[in-house]
Amino acid sequence: MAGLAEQLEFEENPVYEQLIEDILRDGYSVMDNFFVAETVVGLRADLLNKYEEDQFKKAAIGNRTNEIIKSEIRGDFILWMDEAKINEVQGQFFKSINDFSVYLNKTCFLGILRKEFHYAVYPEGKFYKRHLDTFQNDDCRRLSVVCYLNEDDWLPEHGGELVLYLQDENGKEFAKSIYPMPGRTVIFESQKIEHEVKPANRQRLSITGWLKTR
Ligand SMILES: O=C(O)CCC(=O)C(=O)O
Ligand SMILES: [Fe+2]
Repeated sequence: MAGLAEQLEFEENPVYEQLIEDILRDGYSVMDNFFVAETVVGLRADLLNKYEEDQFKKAAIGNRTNEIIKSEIRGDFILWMDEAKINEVQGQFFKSINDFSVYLNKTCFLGILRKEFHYAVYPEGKFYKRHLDTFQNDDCRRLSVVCYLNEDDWLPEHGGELVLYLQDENGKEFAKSIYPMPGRTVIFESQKIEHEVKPANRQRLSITGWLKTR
């Protein structure tokens, strides 16, 4: 029978190790190579297809059974993904997410058992005011994951930055802006980091989700 140590065997992955180190130190990590470029391009095409087919709906606040639409808080449109009915490119996406979750469980004992993801489109000028992801009455959310699917000619001056509200060593708050460059992936602690999405001067595309316990 395999010993306990063997059950925890894994091959060290430098990208995941960097992510974990960042999250333990700062509560967040920004990666430009978490998903391969082909997956990002495929997801963008899939998102735009489904958006054109009118499959998105206005995002609400509150949990999934108690939804209220408040445009003064968030103005994006979303489409939840169903892992049971995914296509090829969504499959590539979930394979990376699942690999990473297994790695986290083996190396950090995070106990990630569930996940949920949606595509998001922020039309020009739309935003999401400062919030904590657990305010959606979901305290099982451990890590928030956002991957930007913007067009390749996206520039920082197009706006749409994600602003994380962090604390320095003296407990003083400071803001960290992260620009939604295509393929960039941001992972942060859902229960700790308040954040907001600033308006962009063109349509802003992403895939967002949560790795959850229990
Ligand atoms: O798109 C982003 O940068 C963050 C989105 C977000 O905060 C959310 O959907 O809860
Ligand atoms: Fe959020």
